[in-house]
Amino acid sequence: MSSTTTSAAPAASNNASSSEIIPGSSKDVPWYNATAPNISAPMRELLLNYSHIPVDSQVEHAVAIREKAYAIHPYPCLGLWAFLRLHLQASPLFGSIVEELKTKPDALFVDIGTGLGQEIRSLIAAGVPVNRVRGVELEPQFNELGCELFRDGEVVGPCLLVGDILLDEGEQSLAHLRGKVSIFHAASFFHLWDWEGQINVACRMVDLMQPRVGVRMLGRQIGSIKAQAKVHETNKNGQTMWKHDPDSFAKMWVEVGAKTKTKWDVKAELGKPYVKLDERTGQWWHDPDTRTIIWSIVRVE
Ligand SMILES: C[S@@+](CC[C@H](N)C(=O)[O-])C[C@H]1O[C@@H](n2cnc3c(N)ncnc32)[C@H](O)[C@@H]1O
Repeated sequence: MSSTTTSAAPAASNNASSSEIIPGSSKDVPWYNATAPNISAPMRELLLNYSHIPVDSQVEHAVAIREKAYAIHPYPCLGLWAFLRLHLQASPLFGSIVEELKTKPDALFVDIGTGLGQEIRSLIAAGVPVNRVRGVELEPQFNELGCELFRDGEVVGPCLLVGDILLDEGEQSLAHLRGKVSIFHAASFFHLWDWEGQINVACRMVDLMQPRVGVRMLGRQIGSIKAQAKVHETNKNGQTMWKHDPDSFAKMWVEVGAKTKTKWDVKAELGKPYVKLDERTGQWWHDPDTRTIIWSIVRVE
């Protein structure tokens, strides 16, 4: 992963909340795979050793949970079985994150837009105390389904918060976390918004962090070889997503830094081409420039 400088131009403003996208829950879409999942070895191990679900019933279990979750909101990460992958555990930063959460008394890891919460389970399975971890979800039923998936509601349930990163006040506001977060994780999250929306979300995340050098964030989302605004393929309302390249991602953090009086060292890199097979047509889905963008940032001022 390499440090980046900046240059791309931002898209036009569009501040609609992700909760407004994807009305309906059609399965007749490229991002719904009807074929049973091929569960990766790390997830199989987690489901076996942490959730005590025998290997030969894991697929059936995952299929049942995915169907319930997709009926609530048909996100591609559900349709494409992406929630069965453990990216955080595979990150080179995983060891230092586990260490910080185990040893620093004020450390707090927040997975924003946690979905079914697979990444926080990998931390807990690695020995991180549950009270050092929070999963935040806009959709309360995803928190419940995560507990059903991992069979750990009694232990992890209290760490799963219903909240909206966009809200300053009210029941779903995250104001109670202000100044407390030392590590933010955000997977398949920033791409829910356009450029302006992402700046807004990023500023709100900074506001929730401990006000000191050394706090960090990491994550991944849909990006592109060349940064661009794109209408959400999954959205019927014409909302756009901003697909970053590493330069535009770094530029965003310069802008967020100016607004929040902070400065961030940004590392970002593009992953492999993000091509997915549309099972209905046998065609590849997503334009050929699409990539995952994988990033981590540390506050330096
Ligand atoms: C595409 S999913 C990704 C889920 C998970 N991070 C993963 O990688 O599997 C995005 C998640 O963000 C949640 N979300 C959307 N808008 C949100 C908001 N304003 N505040 C908190 N969570 C939000 C959605 O409910 C959804 O579960």
